Amino acid sequence: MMSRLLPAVSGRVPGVPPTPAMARVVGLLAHRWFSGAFRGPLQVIRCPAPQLHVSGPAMAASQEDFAKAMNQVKLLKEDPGNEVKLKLYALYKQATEGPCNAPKPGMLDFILKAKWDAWNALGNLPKETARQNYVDLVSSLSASSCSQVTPAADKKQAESDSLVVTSEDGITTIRLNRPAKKNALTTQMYRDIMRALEAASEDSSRITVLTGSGDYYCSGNDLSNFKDIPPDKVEERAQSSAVLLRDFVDCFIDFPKPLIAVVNGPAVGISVTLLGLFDVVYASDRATFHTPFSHLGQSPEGCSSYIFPKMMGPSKAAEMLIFGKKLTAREALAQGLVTAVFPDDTFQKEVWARLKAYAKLPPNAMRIAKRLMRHQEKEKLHAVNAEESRVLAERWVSDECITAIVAFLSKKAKL
Ligand SMILES: CCCCC/C=C/C(=O)SCCNC(=O)CCNC(=O)[C@H](O)C(C)(C)COP(=O)(O)OP(=O)(O)OC[C@H]1O[C@@H](n2cnc3c(N)ncnc32)[C@H](O)[C@@H]1OP(=O)(O)O
Repeated sequence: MMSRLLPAVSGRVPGVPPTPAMARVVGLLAHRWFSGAFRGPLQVIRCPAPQLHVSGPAMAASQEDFAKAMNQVKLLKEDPGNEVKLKLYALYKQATEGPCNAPKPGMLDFILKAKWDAWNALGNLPKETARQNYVDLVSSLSASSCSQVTPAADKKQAESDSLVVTSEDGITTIRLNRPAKKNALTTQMYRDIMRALEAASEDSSRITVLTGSGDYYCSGNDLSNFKDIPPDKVEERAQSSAVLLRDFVDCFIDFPKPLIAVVNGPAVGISVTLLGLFDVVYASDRATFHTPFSHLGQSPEGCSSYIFPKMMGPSKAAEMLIFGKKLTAREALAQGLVTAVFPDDTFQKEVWARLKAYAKLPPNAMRIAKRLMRHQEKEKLHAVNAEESRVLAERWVSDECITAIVAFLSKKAKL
């Protein structure tokens, strides 16, 4: 595709070498055009992606993604070059107006002709596919543009008491950091993780890791989140928590880069269910995987009610999600929930060596592979997440749940 566009940019007739004079004129005009001196429809050109030839509405980006991509183009740190700008222009026109029906400009009108050729070359490419390709191209440009940030500026992105976010060697690491509370997730931590994921999706890192500090990976939702709610606010709090949960899980569903869980120890509740939305899960042989939802009068979340039965079969999923069976790391590996298990004493060394090597791979190729693997299911996952969140809001105000939480908070019960 790139080479098919080259003649359009140079103003050449394919197969006929340009004369030096023609090349000079084209170069000058192209410079004016692309440097903004040209006032015309190109001013609205926004970056796109190489033609991926992934077609059909199933791959279509939303209007919102498209609008975001148009804004992203303005933030590019590097000029993407004329060839790419032509692609962006063509895809923008195709996405917004459909196939090129404009009259062909004259041979000497080099710039208009280059633009026309680029647009016309898209033929009958559906608007939705053009939109998706535009979004992909912008995303690939943003990634490579971002990766030129200086390492020093890139090293540390955020730090708070309960969440530590660092970025190094192409890896953004989001570390749960409440070891004294087994890394239980407070309401603030859900919000901070969402923010960290959003930042990681746009920073220069190539892969993103979630892990825990201390002996636990995470003990799930902090049950103190349910403390001190005035009786007349219980329903309202359940509804707002359901919205938080839905938004939180949506961030994982939509996360565009490879996402890796480094499960350093036991995992409970939502920290287990979310694993189905990670691309790779590495576990220490000390890790366990526990989803005691029925014990707590609650119900599964994190899209596990859909992903787990598909992943491990309905009856193994039922043992976990209905009966709260705790899996060892090896059992979780056998069920496909975990990618690989490492001895605890070499866990960190082996995992990080592997991740550092992965983080050297071309970022766009990794993102595209992830999108291709995940895209078909996205809509379904959002629907599952919305339904699970709605049902949980009902469970949180049920007698079964309130009794279980009171028992834990009054230290009468533990898992
Ligand atoms: C808005 C989004 C909602 C998302 C919905 C999510 C649902 C879930 O995640 S359900 C799962 C909820 N998690 C639990 O039920 C776990 C509760 N914790 C325990 O059962 C135990 O603490 C343990 C098995 C995880 C660890 O036991 P142990 O090794 O004996 O350690 P301690 O119990 O002494 O824990 C140390 C310290 O940490 C506190 N803590 C641990 N987990 C939680 C938690 N999930 N919520 C609140 N607090 C937790 C524990 O109470 C101890 O505190 P101190 O007594 O003050 O030292």
